[in-house]
Amino acid sequence: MKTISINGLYAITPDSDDRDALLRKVEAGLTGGARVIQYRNKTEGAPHLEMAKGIAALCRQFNAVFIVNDDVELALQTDADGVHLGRDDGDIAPARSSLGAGRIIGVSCYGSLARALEAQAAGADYVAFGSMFPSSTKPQAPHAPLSLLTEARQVLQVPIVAIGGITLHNAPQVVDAGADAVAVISAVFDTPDIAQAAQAFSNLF
Ligand SMILES: Cc1ncc(COP(=O)(O)OP(=O)(O)O)c(N)n1
Ligand SMILES: Cc1nc(C(=O)O)sc1CCOP(=O)(O)O
Ligand SMILES: [Mg+2]
Repeated sequence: MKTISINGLYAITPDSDDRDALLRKVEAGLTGGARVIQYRNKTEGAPHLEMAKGIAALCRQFNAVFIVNDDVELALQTDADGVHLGRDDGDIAPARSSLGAGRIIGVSCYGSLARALEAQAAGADYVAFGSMFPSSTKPQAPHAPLSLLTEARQVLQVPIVAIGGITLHNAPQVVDAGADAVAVISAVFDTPDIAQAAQAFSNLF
C-alpha cells in the first residue's frame, strides 16, 4: 500500500487541451522526482476525465500522490489520492463525506493562519499558503509572507505547502521558513527541461 505524504516537490499542471502533451510533461516532472502531482486545468472543453485518468496512472507508476484541484467528483472518478479546495470550491465536510477518511483534502489558506487552524480543525490533511512571491500564473493572488510559514510551523500539525511564484532561486527561503512542500507550476512546466527542473527542486528536500 502507498504511504500518502505531502512533502517535497508538489507539481501542479499548467492549463492545456492537449492530453498527450500534458502527460509527457507530467511524466518528466515525475522522472525528476515530483512527489505530488495536482491536476489543475482551467481550460474549458479540455478532456478533463481522460487527462486526469492518464495522470493518475502515471502517479501510480511513480508511487507519487495524485490530487485533483477543485473537483471532488473528478477525484472520485479517477480514484485520486485526494482533492484540493480553495475558498470557492465548497466546504471540507461534504468533501469528506464523499471522499471518506482515506483520501486527502488540502485547503488553500492564502495569507491566513486563522483559516489554516480552522481547516485543520475541520479535518484538512494539509494546508497551503500563498502567494509567497509574485506569480505570473496568478498575478492577482494575495500575498503571504515567509514569516507566516514559520509561525504556522509552530502551531499546525498538518503539512504546510507553499505556493505562488516559487522558483529555484527563492525556494530555499520557503523551505527554510518551514514549508514541507513547494507547489510549483511555471518554474517546473514552463522550462525547456522539466525533469531537470523537477530534480533541482526535489534536491532541496
Ligand atoms: C497546493 C495548492 N495551493 C493553492 C491552490 C489554489 O487554490 P484556489 O485558491 O482554489 O485557486 P485555483 O487553483 O482553483 O485557481 C492550489 N490549487 N493548490
Ligand atoms: C494556483 C495558484 N494559487 C496560488 C495561491 O496563492 O493560492 S498562486 C498560484 C499559481 C502558482 O503558479 P506559479 O508556480 O506559476 O506561480
Ligand atoms: Mg480552486
